[in-house]
Amino acid sequence: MTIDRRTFADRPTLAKELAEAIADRIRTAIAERGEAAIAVSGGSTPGRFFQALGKFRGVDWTKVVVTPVDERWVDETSDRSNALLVNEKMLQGPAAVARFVPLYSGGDEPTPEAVAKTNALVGALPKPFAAVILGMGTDGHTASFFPGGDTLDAALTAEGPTLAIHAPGAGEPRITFTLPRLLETDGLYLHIEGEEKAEVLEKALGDGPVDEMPIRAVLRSGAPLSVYWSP
Ligand SMILES: O=C(O)[C@H](O)[C@@H](O)[C@H](O)[C@H](O)COP(=O)(O)O
Repeated sequence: MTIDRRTFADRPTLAKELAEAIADRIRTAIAERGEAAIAVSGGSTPGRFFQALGKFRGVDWTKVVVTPVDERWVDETSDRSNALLVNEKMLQGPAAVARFVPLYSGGDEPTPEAVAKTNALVGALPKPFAAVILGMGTDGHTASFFPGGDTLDAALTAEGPTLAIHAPGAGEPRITFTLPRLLETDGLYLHIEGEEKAEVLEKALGDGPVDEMPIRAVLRSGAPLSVYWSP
């Protein structure tokens, strides 16, 4: 089985352990390649983990690049912005000197021109990622791979590196790294909390179509995946 499931007693413990695992990935990538890029999820789950990771002093943060796995098409003044979340929670203290690469590139819509601008920026990121940390919604989405997404098939198969996606459950238009680009990583993690998400994961691990629960594309990719869960 390529899926390694880790259960923690509570959310603060999970945040600390996940931060240690990611800090290790960052240090290893810097030792091997001179720099480390990590891609992180937004939403309500990762705040505590971001705070724990950003406090690490044993990491040379000047050699670290952070980017979101996906972004709502809003600027950094919006409380829906993943960039804002990362900046406020992670890129403080020791981690404040890390470089942040945003996916939002301006305007009201992720037009082809805007996405091309983002792709030019993220195309220059170090490869592979040192770590990619995914979240999961209770509808079975991950990154912005939403059920009913207008570009879902391409998001799961195209090289990208990013593309625009609109979906009924997404709120704003979104931009997301494609799955093939996210799988170019030293370490792939899924961070989920609470009983409801444990049940959603069980269902996703069962049979059923990918477009119903797009997280299945990750679970069935064959890529080694560490699932971090706590009640
Ligand atoms: O920006 C985002 O919305 C995401 O990156 C998304 O894929 C997130 O990880 C899940 O929606 C889980 O979100 P919660 O942590 O809020 O449940």
